[in-house]
Amino acid sequence: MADIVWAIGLMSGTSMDGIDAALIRTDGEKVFDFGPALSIAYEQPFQDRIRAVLGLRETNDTVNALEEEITLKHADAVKALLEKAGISAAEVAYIGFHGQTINHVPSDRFTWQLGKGALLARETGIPVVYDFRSQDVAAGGEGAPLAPVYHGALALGLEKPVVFVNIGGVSNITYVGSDGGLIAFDTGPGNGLMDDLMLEVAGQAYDEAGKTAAKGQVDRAVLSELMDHPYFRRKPPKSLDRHDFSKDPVEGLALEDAMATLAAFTKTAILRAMDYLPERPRTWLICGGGRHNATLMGMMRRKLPGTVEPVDLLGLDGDMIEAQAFALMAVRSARGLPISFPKTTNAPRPLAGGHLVKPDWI
Ligand SMILES: Nc1ncnc2c1ncn2[C@@H]1O[C@H](COP(=O)(O)OP(=O)(O)OP(=O)(O)O)[C@@H](O)[C@H]1O
Ligand SMILES: CC(=O)N[C@H]1[C@@H]2OC[C@@H](O2)[C@@H](O)[C@@H]1O[C@H](C)C(=O)O
Repeated sequence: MADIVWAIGLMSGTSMDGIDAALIRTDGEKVFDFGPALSIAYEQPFQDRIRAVLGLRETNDTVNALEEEITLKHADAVKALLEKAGISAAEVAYIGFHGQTINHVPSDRFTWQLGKGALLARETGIPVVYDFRSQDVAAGGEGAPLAPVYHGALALGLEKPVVFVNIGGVSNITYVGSDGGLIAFDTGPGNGLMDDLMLEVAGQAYDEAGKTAAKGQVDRAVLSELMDHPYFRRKPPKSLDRHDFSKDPVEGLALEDAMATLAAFTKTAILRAMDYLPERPRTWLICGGGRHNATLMGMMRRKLPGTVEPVDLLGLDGDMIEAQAFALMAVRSARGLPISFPKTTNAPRPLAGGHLVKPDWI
C-alpha cells in the first residue's frame, strides 16, 4: 500500500469570496482522516481587484502583483491551518494549490488559474502541486470539473447511484454509478448570477439563506428564456466559465422575483442534467455555498427525484469538499495517478495533471 500522508488542499473558487484550506490524510485513493479546515475571506476591495482581471488572456504588471498577493494570502492560510492543527510543515507531504481562475475557455485550450506554486513552496516549506487544469485542457479536455475523483473516493461506502452536486459560483455534478463509474460536468449557473444581482441592487454579497428569493415568485417566461441556452443542449462532458450566463433576462423584474427566478434557474439546470445520466440517482448530496440557500434547497427537494440532502449529513463539511479534493489530487498528481478522465473532463485518456515544486528546488 502506498504511503498515507497528510496533505493540505487550498481552493479559492469562482465566487471569489476567499480561500478554503483543509487537511486530510490520504494515500491518493481513500481518505483516512479529516483534519481541521478554515476559510480566509477576501475583503471586498480585493474581490474587486480580481473581478477587474477576469477574462484576461495575458499577464501584465497588475496581474503579476495580484497573483503574488493571492499566493501570499494562501501562505497565510496554510500557516493558520498548521497552527489550528497543531502540526509542523514537515509533517505535511503536499499542498494542492488550485489558485484563482480568472479565465476558462477550454474550446481555445485555454484556462488560467492565478497562483505562484514556487512562491507558495518557499513561503511554507512544503512541496506544492499547482496548475491542475492546464494539462487536461492542452490535451483537448474541458479542464473541469476535477473534484469528481474526490467525490468518487467519498462514495466508496455509499449506496449508488449517488450524485454529488457542488453549488459554488457555477454548479457541477458528479454521478457515481452502481459500478462506481464517474460521470461529471458543470450543470449551469450556481450562485454567481444571484450574487451579482444582490451586490448590484442591494449592496449585499449574497442572498442570506435565500430570504430575498423566498419572498418572490418565479417568472416562468423568463425562466424559459434563461433555459433556452445552447449549453443545455450540449452533451457532457462540458464545463463553464463564470460569465457564460447572463442575468439580463431578469433585469425588468422586482428584486425578489428576479432572485426567485435565478434560484429556479440553478435548480432547473441541475434537473436538466438528468437527461445525461444513465440511471436515476437515489440520493443528491449537496456541497458548496449554495446549500446554505434554503429557498434553492427547497426548490431542489421538490423537483429532484430521491433524497436531496446537504453532504454534511454524512459527517462531512460541505464547505470544504473542494479544498479537500485538491489535497487528494496533490497526492495523486505527485504519485502519477490520474485526476481527470474521459467521462469527467473529456480527457482523451486518464490524465495526471498538476506541476510539483519542492521548496529545496528553488
Ligand atoms: N448563508 C448563506 N446563505 C446563502 N448563500 C450562501 C450562504 N453562504 C454562502 N452562500 C453562497 O455560497 C457562495 C460561495 O460558495 P462556494 O464557496 O461554494 O463557492 P466557490 O467555491 O467560490 O465556487 P466554485 O465552486 O464555483 O469554484 C456565496 O457566494 C454565496 O452565494
Ligand atoms: C475553471 C474552474 O475553475 N472551474 C470551477 C468552477 O467552480 C465550479 C465549477 O466551475 C467547476 O468546474 C470548477 O471547480 C471545481 C472545484 C472542480 O473543478 O471540480
